[in-house]
Amino acid sequence: LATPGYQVHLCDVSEEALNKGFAGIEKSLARFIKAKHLSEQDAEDARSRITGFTELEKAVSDVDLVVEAVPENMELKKRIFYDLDRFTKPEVILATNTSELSVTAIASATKRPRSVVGMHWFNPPPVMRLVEIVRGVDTSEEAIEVIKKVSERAGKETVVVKDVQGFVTSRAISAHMMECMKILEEGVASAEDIDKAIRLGLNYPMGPFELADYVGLDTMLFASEGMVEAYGDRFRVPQTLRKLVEAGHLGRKSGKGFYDYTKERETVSVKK
Ligand SMILES: NC(=O)c1ccc[n+]([C@@H]2O[C@H](COP(=O)([O-])OP(=O)(O)OC[C@H]3O[C@@H](n4cnc5c(N)ncnc54)[C@H](O)[C@@H]3O)[C@@H](O)[C@H]2O)c1
Repeated sequence: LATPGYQVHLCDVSEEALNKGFAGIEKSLARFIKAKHLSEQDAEDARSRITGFTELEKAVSDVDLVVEAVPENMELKKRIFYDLDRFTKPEVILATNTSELSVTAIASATKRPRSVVGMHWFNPPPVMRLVEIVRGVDTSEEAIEVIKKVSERAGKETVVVKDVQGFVTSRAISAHMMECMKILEEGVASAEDIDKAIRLGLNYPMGPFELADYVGLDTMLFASEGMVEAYGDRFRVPQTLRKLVEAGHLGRKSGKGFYDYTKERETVSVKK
């Protein structure tokens, strides 16, 4: 949001977490400069528009829009929205980047459910072209329009969807990944070959196991549990995924998932 010209207040829980965020931004800007999609000056301007905060009240007291992106936990999101409602001006739109939680439930923690809306970005956000806008039960047309305008200024396309479990994108990707894990368990092909088939045959940028390791297997498991609750057993995770999570193999972040990142990339044995 800083690149297209917005003044951004970046708020996290500690200086350390904030620095991690700034380091991520630096890495991203450097990639854009290297690819000649951004000049040094544009990058410097974007940097100068971002101010870091570790106190939520200070961060949001004079902003016009909040985009919350704390971990995917309903209790935490509700606590944050309760505070955002108290700390921001009454007309401020409060958006959540949740991937599958109920925007309506998050909005219930505030006295302004009309101004609470889903603004679902995709990873990596500077590159991915979509923002999925989620209309909660009470979300106003005005809130949707604001998010559309901000997203468009950031160069994104938008879709507006209803507030159902997983919206469009997380529900679709969950179904795809579950089915690919079942294909793996049936021994139809190796993880590498399923990834290769999906990448080259279906033209997806990543295969399902590369993507699962990238997103985090614990996150995948959590998402599946929400989907089972809403849509039944067809979203139940295959044992393979549950066992990897139980073993602490959470994907790239733990060094091992469907693949082993501690050596040359190697598939972890997941044969039945
Ligand atoms: N990772 C993805 O690919 C992706 C894609 C789309 C949407 N999302 C959604 O974005 C949200 C964040 O996901 P993530 O993967 O970036 O999580 P993450 O755990 O990597 O990052 C969360 C950040 O929030 C900070 N945080 C925690 N508590 C906070 C608080 N009380 N106040 C301020 N900051 C706090 C953490 O320090 C951390 O920097 C989730 O709702 C997730 O579903 C993630």
